[in-house]
Amino acid sequence: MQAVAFAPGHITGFFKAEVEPKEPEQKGSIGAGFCIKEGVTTKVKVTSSDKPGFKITVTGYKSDNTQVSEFVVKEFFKIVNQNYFLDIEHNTTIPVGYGLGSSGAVALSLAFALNKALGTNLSRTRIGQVAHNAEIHCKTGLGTVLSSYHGGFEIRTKQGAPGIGSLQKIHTDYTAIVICFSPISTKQFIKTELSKINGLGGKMVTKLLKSRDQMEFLDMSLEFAKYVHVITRQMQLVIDDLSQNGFKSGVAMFGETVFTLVPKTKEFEVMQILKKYDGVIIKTEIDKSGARVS
Ligand SMILES: Nc1ncnc2c1ncn2[C@@H]1O[C@H](COP(=O)(O)OP(=O)(O)O)[C@@H](O)[C@H]1O
Ligand SMILES: CC(C)(COP(=O)(O)O)[C@@H](O)C(=O)O
Repeated sequence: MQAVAFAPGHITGFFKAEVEPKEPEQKGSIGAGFCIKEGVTTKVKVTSSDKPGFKITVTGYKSDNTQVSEFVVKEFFKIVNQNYFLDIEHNTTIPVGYGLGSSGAVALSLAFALNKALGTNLSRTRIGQVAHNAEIHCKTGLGTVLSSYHGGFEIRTKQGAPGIGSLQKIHTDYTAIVICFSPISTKQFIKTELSKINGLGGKMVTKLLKSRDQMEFLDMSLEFAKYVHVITRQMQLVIDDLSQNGFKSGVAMFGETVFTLVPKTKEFEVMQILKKYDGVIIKTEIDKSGARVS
């Protein structure tokens, strides 16, 4: 038994954490962001075994730990009543820890692939909830799984796992161009900084619901990043350079990562600007489909 699933990466421009509820399914965030065509593809091979076991390999961008994957595996082992060995392979085309939602995409792609390969027959919603709970448990994300599950450019209006949280989609044909400098641990941020930054994100959601304007989203993301104090000297140089050339930018939560959204005709110009800097550049379309079995 074998299955392959993909989950898109996701960039949050601004958010408000909602972590008071007790149940992990009810926790999450409201905010706004978009899914990208780069993400995580997970392949699972299942064989019968004397005792439960698994092996995880990663190709593409590597991670220093696999705790999110391990949580998802354990949840599925609770559901099946036979012993299996799981050979899991994550192929990651987004760097880890830069605010591109690698943890959420790992959890979702693995949950979809395991459900198919093990024949557990969970509903799409339940698969999404297992992945969301993994993120909440590992403190690697709040609203990413809900967004990556649905795809598109979203305004998240109610926090929670798929089936509980809700979002509205904004239409876009723009390309996202992203430059990543260094990682920021989401876990560290969620543990230490959340209480200080919970004022602005909710107001921004209300404002963006009225305008539904991508350029206003970029302005808000930048304002949010200033408020959260995550803009480094390196990021400011890029933001200023883009601005002097007429391009707005946003900051991906949480990474030393600047992004912009442009029509196809402007892609070349933006790439020329960003090439001067020593970061990983990703040019990608918005993924409108969300997580899926391949
Ligand atoms: N390819 C991968 N394989 C296994 N686990 C991964 C992989 N990529 C990310 N993760 C998990 O996600 C965590 C990073 O999450 P986080 O700091 O939120 O970064 P990001 O902003 O990329 O989501 C890692 O510590 C690891 O637990
Ligand atoms: C911003 C974040 C809390 C983390 O996102 P990432 O670092 O990409 O895992 C996200 O999950 C959200 O709630 O909007």
